[in-house]
Amino acid sequence: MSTKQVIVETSLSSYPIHVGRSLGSKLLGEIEELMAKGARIAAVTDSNVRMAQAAWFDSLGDRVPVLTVPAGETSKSVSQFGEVLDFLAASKLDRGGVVLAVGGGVVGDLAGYAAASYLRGVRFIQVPTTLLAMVDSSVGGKTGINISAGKNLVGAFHQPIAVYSDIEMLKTMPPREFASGMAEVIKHGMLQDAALLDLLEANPIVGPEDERLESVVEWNCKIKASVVNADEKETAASGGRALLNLGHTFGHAIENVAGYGEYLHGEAIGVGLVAAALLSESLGFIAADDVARIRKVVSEHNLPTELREALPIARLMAAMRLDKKVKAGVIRFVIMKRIGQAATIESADMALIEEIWRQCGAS
Ligand SMILES: NC(=O)c1ccc[n+]([C@@H]2O[C@H](COP(=O)([O-])OP(=O)(O)OC[C@H]3O[C@@H](n4cnc5c(N)ncnc54)[C@H](O)[C@@H]3O)[C@@H](O)[C@H]2O)c1
Ligand SMILES: O=C(O)C(=O)C[C@@H](O)[C@H](O)[C@H](O)COP(=O)(O)O
Ligand SMILES: [Zn+2]
Repeated sequence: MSTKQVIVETSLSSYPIHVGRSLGSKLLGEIEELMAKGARIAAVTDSNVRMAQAAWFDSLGDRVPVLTVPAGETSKSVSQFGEVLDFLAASKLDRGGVVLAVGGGVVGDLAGYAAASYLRGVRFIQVPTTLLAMVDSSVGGKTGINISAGKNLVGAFHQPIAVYSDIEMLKTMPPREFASGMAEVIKHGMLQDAALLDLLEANPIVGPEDERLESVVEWNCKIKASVVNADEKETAASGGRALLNLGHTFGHAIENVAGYGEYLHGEAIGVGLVAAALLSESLGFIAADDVARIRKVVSEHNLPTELREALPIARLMAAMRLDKKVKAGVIRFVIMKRIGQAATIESADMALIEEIWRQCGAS
């Protein structure tokens, strides 16, 4: 069985992303090698993944303690973060220890942030089990949790030592969660690769049985790795890693104002991508036809293109002001100069942003 490999190279580290099918024994091999060198290993997962991957967890035996957190966005919290840290201490991880994050973006962000913080940083391996985590969150080292003021407002950049993306795992994914992952794939096409968007437009990817998934995951990892390799910590004065935030200034505000978990991350980003397209059109970069095209691709991947129920514009605007891209009080937005080429803009007319919220169903 062939395994594809994408290498992420940052200033301080380089690590492989293994993409393939039935990678369980390859991962077990790496765990055994680490343990043979004296590393203690502790795994963090969530309740759904623990059940869906019961056989693989059983194969770990008693050698690897496992913490199972409740499934869902609300686990990216300060209190759950504390529980993971207590678990790592109880598992007697020392500075040579390794944390395994086995799950979707929630587990990856939470366990990754615990690995970044515990003993001021221990190694971790990402084992993404959702489409979203395979194409996006397991790559690039952003880790963190939410606070009531905003999404991902607390966290650290901490790169994993390896990523294992086993496409077989996607077979148990609920359709709504699968669609949520496709939002980040659409985003990658919009921001950097028009050919990817063409492919999605011609033939949408709507379920885990799609045979193109292995190559699409690899393709997306390459897109994300290329952006991260150039600007790991999002410090570029313009463009750079911030481009991966296309649709997110809007999307994160929706997640926060609606209440974490009400919209899946990808659902909020679906609306956010349409909003970013509308903003790009209003600023004269793309045409109305391009916006219609984005709307169609988002909708054909079973994602919302507008809010399910009106949310208050004032609260959405307030949430946006806490976005991490804000500089000197000014919200920076990511727009498309054309499909496949994104850019950051240094300021935007707030009346225009309010109007875009209105067009997305806010009031
Ligand atoms: N760090 C980053 O760069 C980055 C990038 C994108 C998104 N994110 C974050 O990722 C999170 C969303 O990640 P997500 O969409 O993976 O959500 P998630 O982790 O909540 O997983 C989605 C659901 O699917 C279940 N699940 C996971 N794997 C499964 C499987 N193989 N079979 C059946 N069910 C399974 C989970 O239990 C959960 O209920 C958000 O918090 C978002 O902010 C982070
Ligand atoms: O990796 C990145 O950089 C991204 O922006 C990817 C996003 O899809 C992801 O949702 C990320 O967590 C957002 O980061 P944030 O810094 O805006 O919280
Ligand atoms: Zn995202």
